Amino acid sequence: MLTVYSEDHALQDGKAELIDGQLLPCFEMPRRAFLIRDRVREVGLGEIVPPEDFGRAPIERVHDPDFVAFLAGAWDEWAATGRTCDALPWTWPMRTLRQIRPRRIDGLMGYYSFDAGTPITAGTWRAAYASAQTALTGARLIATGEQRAVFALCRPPGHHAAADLYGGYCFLNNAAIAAQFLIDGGAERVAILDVDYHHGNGTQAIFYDRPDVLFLSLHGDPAQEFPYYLGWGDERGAGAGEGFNVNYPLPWGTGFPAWGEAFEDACRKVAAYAPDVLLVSLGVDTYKDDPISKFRLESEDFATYGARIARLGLPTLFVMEGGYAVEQIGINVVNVLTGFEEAR
Ligand SMILES: NCCCNCCCCCS
Ligand SMILES: [Zn+2]
Repeated sequence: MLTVYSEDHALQDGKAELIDGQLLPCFEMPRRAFLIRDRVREVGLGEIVPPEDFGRAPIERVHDPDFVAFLAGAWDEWAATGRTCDALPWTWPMRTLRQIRPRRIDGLMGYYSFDAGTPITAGTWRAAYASAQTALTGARLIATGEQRAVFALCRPPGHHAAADLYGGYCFLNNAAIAAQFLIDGGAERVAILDVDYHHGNGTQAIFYDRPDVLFLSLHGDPAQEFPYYLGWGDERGAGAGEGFNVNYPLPWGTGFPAWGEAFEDACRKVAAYAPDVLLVSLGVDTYKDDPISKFRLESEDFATYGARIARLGLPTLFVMEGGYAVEQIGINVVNVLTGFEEAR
């Protein structure tokens, strides 16, 4: 399996995120992608190629141009105020407040984000842009038929980012951008299967009223888990998209037996939808030792579900999302991919 990977991910190296009432070192760190890359090499998964550059247009097919312009210029606006530390929001337009776009960078960050865990740094825009190009390159390789399965080693992740919203360590929704690129290239149906521990609120929101992209997500129950405010079981899509959004909220402590049952149901729904391409938002924070997550998958479970994905027999693009048990991340990610390869 070919891997698409950009060294530019390392330009996103936040110093701190607000978590548990403190500013702590970022869990979403460059070492994550380095260890995944190293493991890809170690097992000989296949060639590793840099992304092509598709420009901003495919990004703006998913994200609002004003939001993209904000992300591209945010660090410069922050630095122009004389601050050198990472840029974090600290106030948001919640209930009773109006959604009028402010001018001041501090107001803009709150306007466009939903958490204080996603620092904007000097390198954020270049890293996020390269991450989107990484997913687009994987999508192109699948669309042209050059590859049947590709691993887009994206960092920063994307599934929490919506059309004009960043957060959850995500700025641009790599999987959504890739899905839209495939649709624009002639695909009639694309399925996105989000196996990250956290609900892909951004991906859901982007495609919620559309039947041409089926979104399915297994994740920590929003009653007890980030992102809290989306991901409930009754969210089934809206308008023409009714029935094309499937959430599987699962309780803290969920292990592979229960997780696998939901996963099997999701796979059957994907098969019934018969997409031209399957995208997998591959987060491995479902792992039992993940520091910020509460499921209990073992490393071998990742190989098991990778094989199940292969048995769908679909052109498949794996898009890297979360996973914060850093020392084990390479093993767990590549287990999915080798499990897939061995079952093809
Ligand atoms: N106390 C846990 C805070 C988690 N903060 C955001 C997590 C984003 C995961 C992206 S896959
Ligand atoms: Zn996650």
